[in-house]
Amino acid sequence: KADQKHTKNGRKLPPGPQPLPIIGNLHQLGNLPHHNLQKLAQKYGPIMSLRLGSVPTIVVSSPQTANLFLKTHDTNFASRPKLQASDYLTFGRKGIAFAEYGPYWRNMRKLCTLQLLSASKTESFSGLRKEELGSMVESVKKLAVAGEVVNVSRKVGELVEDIATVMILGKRKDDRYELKGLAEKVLNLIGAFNLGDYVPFLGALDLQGFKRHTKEVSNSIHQVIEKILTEHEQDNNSQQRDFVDILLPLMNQPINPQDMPVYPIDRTNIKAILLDLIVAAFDTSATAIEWTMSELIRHPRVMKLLQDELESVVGMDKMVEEKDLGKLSYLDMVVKESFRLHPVAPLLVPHESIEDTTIEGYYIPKKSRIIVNTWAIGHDPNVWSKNVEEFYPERFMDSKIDLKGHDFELLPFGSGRRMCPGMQSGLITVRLVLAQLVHCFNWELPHGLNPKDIDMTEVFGLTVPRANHLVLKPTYRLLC
Ligand code: HEM
Repeated sequence: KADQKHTKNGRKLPPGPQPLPIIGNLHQLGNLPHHNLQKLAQKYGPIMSLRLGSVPTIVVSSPQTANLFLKTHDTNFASRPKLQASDYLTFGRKGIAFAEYGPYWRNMRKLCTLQLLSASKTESFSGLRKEELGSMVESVKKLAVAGEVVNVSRKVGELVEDIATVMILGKRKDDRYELKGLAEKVLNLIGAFNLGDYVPFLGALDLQGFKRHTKEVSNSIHQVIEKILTEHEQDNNSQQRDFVDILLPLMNQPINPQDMPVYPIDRTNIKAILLDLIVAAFDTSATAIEWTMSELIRHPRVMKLLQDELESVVGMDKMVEEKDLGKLSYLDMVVKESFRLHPVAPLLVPHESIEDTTIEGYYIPKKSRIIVNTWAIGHDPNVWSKNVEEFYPERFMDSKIDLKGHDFELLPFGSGRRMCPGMQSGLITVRLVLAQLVHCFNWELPHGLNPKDIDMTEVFGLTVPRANHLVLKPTYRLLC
């Protein structure tokens, strides 16, 4: 009977809960949609159909089905839905992350992967990472000597912000623009299941004040970017070529002269790309680091093994360097395990289907929203065995599973055409910062708190950071 209800034009939709009039299944998402969608998928299966307002939505919740959507039929699911927030923020989706699939996105993405986020470009910022991380360690050392506590979430957030600001905009922290706060607001706006995207007539009324809020955030962030563009145009003597230096000369040029129609890049394109990169870079690595630190504190055994590895590979008389990272195999397992339990973007970025298609006998209509619940996959005992809830890095000991989007059990960066182009840059930052924090300091909870009592509450947005900052007490442990 349930199957009969789940039909469209006589074709069988994947199973799913019955939608209500107008809102569909929106009420079933709750505050933590990745958890609630997992519970629904346990009942209805790994390809589940929902209606969010008037939007047909497919939720994918197993490695096998993720493979079908992100690899076998990747081309058909490589578009993005048009969301009010991304539309405002990126001048009608002129960036990368929310551009619809087609020649414009392809060219922008190529530009990013070849010119901004290539391995050699990422490598060229190693001096910057070393310098910023060095001054962060110095400041934590001072707090350690004074016996004070450290707000690890804030410190790491500022560090990642500083690295990304110099890399993307060429700006030093003395003229920080509160971009992190703005980037967080953008992630919340885009990640929120905004009523206006699903029930258009309610969107027009703007009952939640969403449009007004988006416009305010959009204006603030674009003012900052505009100021930085103007400064770059007036002075291009900077030594390190940041992303603005690379993008500005492309202005008023066709992105790919072979294209018909030709897409010239104008100022709005450049601003939209910069906004996407700021938002993608500021929060993701910091969130991954704060979750991993939280798990390490909860699991002193793992912390000790990681410190032992650092001691034997790097030695107690010096800090970690980027060239050491390849030799730190336990660190690698710790990071994978943390991404499994705490994928930074648990539902990836929403995809949209381009054509009607049939998968596993189910009809997937054109313009369906496709949500891949990587959080549910990471917490599935059928994939990871009964100890799925345990933070146990050794599960990756003899496993070939990597983070590059080939293994559908673990997809923190997605997979296929829309996979994260900043993976390399993000992973270096996450591994290096974690290694340094753990190598340079012993960490304990303040006020005699028990590690098992750490609050692990999440807040949902496009990314899912800790609800409360992680505050710890450091002791310096190196000999130098
Ligand atoms: C630990 C750090 C990071 C994580 C976990 C992460 C994760 C992700 C995920 C899950 C997606 C969506 C994939 C999909 O929809 O299938 C994505 C997209 C994207 N990421 Fe990252 N990311 C990280 C760092 C970065 C950095 C540092 C940059 C750039 C500076 C970046 C730039 C982007 C862009 C531009 C997209 C959109 C790609 C497209 O739509 O074609 N990311 N990222």
